[in-house]
Amino acid sequence: MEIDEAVRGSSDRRMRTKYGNAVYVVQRAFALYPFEEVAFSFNGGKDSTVLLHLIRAGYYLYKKDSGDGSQMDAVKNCPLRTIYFESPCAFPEINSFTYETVSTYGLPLETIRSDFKSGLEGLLKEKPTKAIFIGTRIGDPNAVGQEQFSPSSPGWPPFMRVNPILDWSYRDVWSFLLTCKVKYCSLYDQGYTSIGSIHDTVPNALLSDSSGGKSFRPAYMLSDGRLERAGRTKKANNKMEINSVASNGMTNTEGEQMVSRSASIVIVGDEILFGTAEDKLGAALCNKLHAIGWRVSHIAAVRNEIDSVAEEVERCKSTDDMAPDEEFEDYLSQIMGNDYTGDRNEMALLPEGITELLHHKSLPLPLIKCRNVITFAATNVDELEIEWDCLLDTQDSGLVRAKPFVSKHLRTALSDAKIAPVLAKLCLEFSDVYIGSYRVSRSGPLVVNFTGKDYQRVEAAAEKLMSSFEGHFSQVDSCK
Ligand SMILES: Cc1cc2nc3c(=O)[nH]c(=O)nc-3n(C[C@H](O)[C@H](O)[C@H](O)COP(=O)(O)O)c2cc1C
Ligand SMILES: Nc1ncnc2c1ncn2[C@@H]1O[C@H](COP(=O)(O)OP(=O)(O)OP(=O)(O)O)[C@@H](O)[C@H]1O
Ligand SMILES: [Mg+2]
Repeated sequence: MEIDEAVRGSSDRRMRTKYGNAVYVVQRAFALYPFEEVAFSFNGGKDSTVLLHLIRAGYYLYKKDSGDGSQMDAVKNCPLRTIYFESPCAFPEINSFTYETVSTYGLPLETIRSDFKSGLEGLLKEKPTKAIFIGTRIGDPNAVGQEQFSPSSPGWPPFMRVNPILDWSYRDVWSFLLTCKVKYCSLYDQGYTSIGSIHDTVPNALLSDSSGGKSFRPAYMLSDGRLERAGRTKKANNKMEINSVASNGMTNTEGEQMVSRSASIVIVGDEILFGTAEDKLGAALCNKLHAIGWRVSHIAAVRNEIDSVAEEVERCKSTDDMAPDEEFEDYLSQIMGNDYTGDRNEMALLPEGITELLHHKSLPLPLIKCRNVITFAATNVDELEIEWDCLLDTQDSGLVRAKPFVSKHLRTALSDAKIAPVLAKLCLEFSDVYIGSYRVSRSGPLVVNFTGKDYQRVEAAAEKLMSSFEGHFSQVDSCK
């Protein structure tokens, strides 16, 4: 079978692994469901073209494993029910490629001319359909929460969505199509990298020829797969969102200077939770954020384990699936040399479509930014210092620098109860100043902390407390 031979003969180990996993899913689906109750959702796009050939290969391997070898010539093709939702808004090139391909590979085509949901309802009424192969990949807007076998959503007709290429990246798709030398829709050679309707899709500007003309390089030349959807005009493009946040953030107007943004810190380390090591990074990072005018609203220490980290990050408002990030994998492999296995390395699992790598000449590994989550690889305060300075030095960090906070600390031997009513009044009068108190030890002095962005207000609040208790307060330190 030519696809199987092409991949197995290739020196690209990553592709062989991806291929092996995907054809395994295809074989499982054929083992689980009667062939006539399985369908393939094909639309002529690159992902569904990959899927077509994986299904052909998986079907061949399934037959080979389960039947006698003498009939193998007969399974060169896979006569799987194929559904195409044809729309008047589809590109003519997509339409013609779809029709040509089903004819080349002898696929029985069922064309549906309604929306996905009602089309599938009609299909299931007409013919029992237990499973449908779909070319969804993580990073597609509709992939969130899906696995290789995912039942259709509530409210949709009941069938199993089979997603053999869920964990494939943009580069994996092109490596496969080019290695197998299969035909794909001509639009991809004209700079289209992901194809929707004629109304929302243009060639990807990142493939525009430097000559300034209207020609574009082929889709497989897009080096950063995270920008695959940059040609989808009306739909949100994550990268653009990040950029606009970053550039808005850099306009340091007076108003913005006074706004205090808030950050959460997630420290990852089993040793901290075992009590064998003390976390110093959290405090150091609080100081650094404070110095650029940010408040820290929450610090958490979590286990060095992907689900614990994901759960905590989710709590801090970031929701996305994890996928291998190839560029980051390349860095890891350079650093780790022969120790790097390359296959499903958890360190390189990053949310696809929203991950930006922040490069800096002083850093061996780039910092990772996923929307509003920045990951430091520091294991100690010295490393954190370097990474922090590089972050501030990076244009795309999106880290808005606001007016730094100033603090003043006063010490007293008076009791909490004695000063509490005055502090309560001060809090009302100086609502722009954070006023709190703490003790270093149970019997030691009480320290009152005043923190705010306006130095004069901080001073005024502290003065007022001192004058309320003449001679009972002394200053601990002051920073401007
Ligand atoms: C065969 C098939 C099954 C689908 N099943 C579901 C489903 O169970 N739940 C759902 O929310 N969307 C389902 N969809 C819709 C897709 O999630 C998505 O909206 C569609 O592929 C269009 O993607 P696009 O908006 O990126 O073009 C299905 C689509 C197809 C073609
Ligand atoms: N009109 C359609 N008819 C049949 N299946 C479809 C249709 N639109 C989407 N699908 C299914 O959903 C999958 C994901 O669609 P998506 O548009 O992300 O991928 P693609 O069209 O294969 O490639 P590209 O990302 O380059 O457009 C397809 O691979 C296909 O299985
Ligand atoms: Mg498409």
